[in-house]
Amino acid sequence: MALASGVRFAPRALLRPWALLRGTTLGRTEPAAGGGGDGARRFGSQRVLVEPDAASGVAVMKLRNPPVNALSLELLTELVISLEKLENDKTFRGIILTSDCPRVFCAGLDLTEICGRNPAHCAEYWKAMQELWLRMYLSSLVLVAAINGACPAGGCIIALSCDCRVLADNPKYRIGLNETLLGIIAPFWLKDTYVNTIGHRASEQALQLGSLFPPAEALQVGLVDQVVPEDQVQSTALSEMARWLAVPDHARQLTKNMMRKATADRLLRQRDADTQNFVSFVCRDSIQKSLQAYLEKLRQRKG
Ligand SMILES: CCCCCCCCCCC/C=C/C(=O)SCCNC(=O)CCNC(=O)[C@H](O)C(C)(C)COP(=O)(O)OP(=O)(O)OC[C@H]1O[C@@H](n2cnc3c(N)ncnc32)[C@H](O)[C@@H]1OP(=O)(O)O
Repeated sequence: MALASGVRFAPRALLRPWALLRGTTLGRTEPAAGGGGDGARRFGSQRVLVEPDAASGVAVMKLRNPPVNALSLELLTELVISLEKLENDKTFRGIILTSDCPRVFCAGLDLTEICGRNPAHCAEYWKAMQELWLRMYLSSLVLVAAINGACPAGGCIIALSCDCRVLADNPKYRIGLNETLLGIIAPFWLKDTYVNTIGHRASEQALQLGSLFPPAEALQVGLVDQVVPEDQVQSTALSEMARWLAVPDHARQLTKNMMRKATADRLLRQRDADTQNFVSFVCRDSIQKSLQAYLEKLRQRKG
């Protein structure tokens, strides 16, 4: 991912993503409803819809993995590929990330990817999670999260990897890292991302308590930058984007890199160990039991 200056952000580490896209439609381009010219053409994949606007240099990227945009291996992979595609296209300077699923921005890790799965699968899954975080956190593009639904755990991490967050003002749309309530632990790089955003003391409290913040509290603690009525989330995200794009790219990109590189490097240095920790932790019988119980609770809650 070369910057105009020649500085490189995240190394191309993972990636065999194409191999994961069995049966998906990534790369398909189709006219947007009512659209005409190039700027109105959309592309994407089964789970990530991209609506590019060439004139403004901004693409809207919509997560659409119903019912709750759980981060399945396929969704992670498709997100990385869509992001890479936009980054490699010089037309684009910014992405607005939002959800196509009603009431949920992203439910976090797809627990079915780590419940009852073998260690090799869990490792592959976690590497894909690391890869998406690295790519987003160090993206040369401006990323604005238009959070139009609940945003727990991994969903919060996706939002925190963006440069700016706009949250819809609905008490049901809570955001935070609630891992401890599931009996699991946010790894150091998620913790670092939290600390970088809301500071040490607030993170210490929120991480241990597994706090999910309603909009007003999320704003107060600094987890989000704006809370607006639901029907103004997209327009506010666009206004925020304009503010960020008013800054010359090279200066903004180098500053972003300066602010975030040390955090990303920490994971890059320990990526294999982090994967091993994750796998040995989630594959423990006790953790499998509590994840299973949590999933069961979610399923029963429905009826
Ligand atoms: C020292 C070692 C260090 C190693 C550390 C290892 C630990 C790693 C930690 C990694 C960090 C990230 C963790 C996560 O992201 S864990 C996931 C946490 N997510 C949640 O807790 C959210 C759970 N979901 C909800 O609260 C609600 O679903 C939500 C508010 C998002 C939406 O509510 P709604 O009422 O609209 O929808 P339902 O609850 O009815 O759900 C619909 C169906 O979706 C299923 N579902 C929901 N969430 C998930 C999920 N995360 N994964 C898989 N499936 C999910 C739910 O069961 C329903 O399914 P059915 O239709 O089959 O009933």
